[in-house]
Amino acid sequence: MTASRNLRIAVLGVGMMGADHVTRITSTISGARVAVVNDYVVEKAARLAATIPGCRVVEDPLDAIADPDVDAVLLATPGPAHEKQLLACLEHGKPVMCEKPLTTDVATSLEVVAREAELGTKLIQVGFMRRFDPEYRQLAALLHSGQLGRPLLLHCIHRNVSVPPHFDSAMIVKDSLVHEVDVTRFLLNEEISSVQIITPRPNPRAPEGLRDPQIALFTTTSGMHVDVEVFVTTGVAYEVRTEVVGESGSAMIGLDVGLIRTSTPGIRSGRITRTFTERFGQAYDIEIQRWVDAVRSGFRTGNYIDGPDAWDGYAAAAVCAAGVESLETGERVTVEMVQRSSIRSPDDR
Ligand SMILES: NC(=O)c1ccc[n+]([C@@H]2O[C@H](COP(=O)([O-])OP(=O)(O)OC[C@H]3O[C@@H](n4cnc5c(N)ncnc54)[C@H](O)[C@@H]3O)[C@@H](O)[C@H]2O)c1
Ligand SMILES: O[C@H]1[C@H](O)[C@@H](O)[C@H](O)[C@@H](O)[C@H]1O
Repeated sequence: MTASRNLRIAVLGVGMMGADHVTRITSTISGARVAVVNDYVVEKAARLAATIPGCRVVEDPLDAIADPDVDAVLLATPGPAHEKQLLACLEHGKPVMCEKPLTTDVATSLEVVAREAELGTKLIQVGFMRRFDPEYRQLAALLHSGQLGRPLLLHCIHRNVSVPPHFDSAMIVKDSLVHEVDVTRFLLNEEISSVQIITPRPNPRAPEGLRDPQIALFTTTSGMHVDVEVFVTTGVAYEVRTEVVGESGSAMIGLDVGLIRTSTPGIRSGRITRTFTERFGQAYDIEIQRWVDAVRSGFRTGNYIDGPDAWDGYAAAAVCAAGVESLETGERVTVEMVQRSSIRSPDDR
């Protein structure tokens, strides 16, 4: 493509997240347009395409990826569809923004990482949007400036109002806890070496059999401790809080919207977001704008991403796999990962 033309994006999967990204690209993002939409439910894609000038439906996702009039792909299909669609993007040399998770298991994530490395060009960015959230960036900047001293502890809270009916206990790890895995790696700049998940008495409002809430404990390679509460059926609000405790101070994000307890008089209360699209709307905007800018300049520079890469997706999958194992036994499980240096591009050989 030429530098002056808008990036032509194919959005695959136009459910909740994909439709939100289509609106974002069409109304907020500069330098790009949605040229193609695709969905397993064709009528859904057709209804959306009809609202966007110059947008077509392509019925087969692999045809949408291969389409010569598509410059880049945004994958917002469910996790199990990602592997095949990512490999197709690599085969056709198409830059791709893949909503988390990269894939739903470690082996396929590693295969994607290895295939991309064989190309010698990074084409895959993973949608860990919190890295673009202004509050998280502020926390990271403070921590990395050394003003908190060396970090010792990280405390995280991740609460959702509700989850779709198909959500099971392992999905709480792979779809929800995965964000805290990435935040931990992003803030602390090191890998997670072991995971333990314990499950207290379940919330009576949770669907039968759903082990919710869950408490995850991570240990990092340098011996730091991270604890996470994931609670996805609160029925109340979308609450994401992170606190870093360092040797010379601590800092917390996620509180500026106030605590909510509207039913009890006399308790401090305030506005709080109900959904992730509300809480992280700005993060998604920044994430997609920076990706579009990176891809457009990438056709000149060969660098098509500006954010978490396929390795970050693989590392998260490895931690989540250990988490799912721990969910079964309650024991601490060591995270099994290959060395990053073992992933070699043709230039390294
Ligand atoms: N970053 C975030 O905060 C965030 C938030 C929500 C969802 N997500 C991720 O976004 C992705 C989509 O989630 P969602 O909540 O929008 O799901 P969704 O179920 O609302 O939408 C998925 C859409 O993909 C379609 N689809 C299913 N299989 C397909 C296939 N093989 N090819 C093409 N289309 C297919 C479905 O018909 C549906 O319209 C998931 O990977 C999810 O983890 C990320
Ligand atoms: O897919 C969603 C999304 O990733 C949200 O950011 C997270 O809070 C939810 O728990 C998860 O189900």
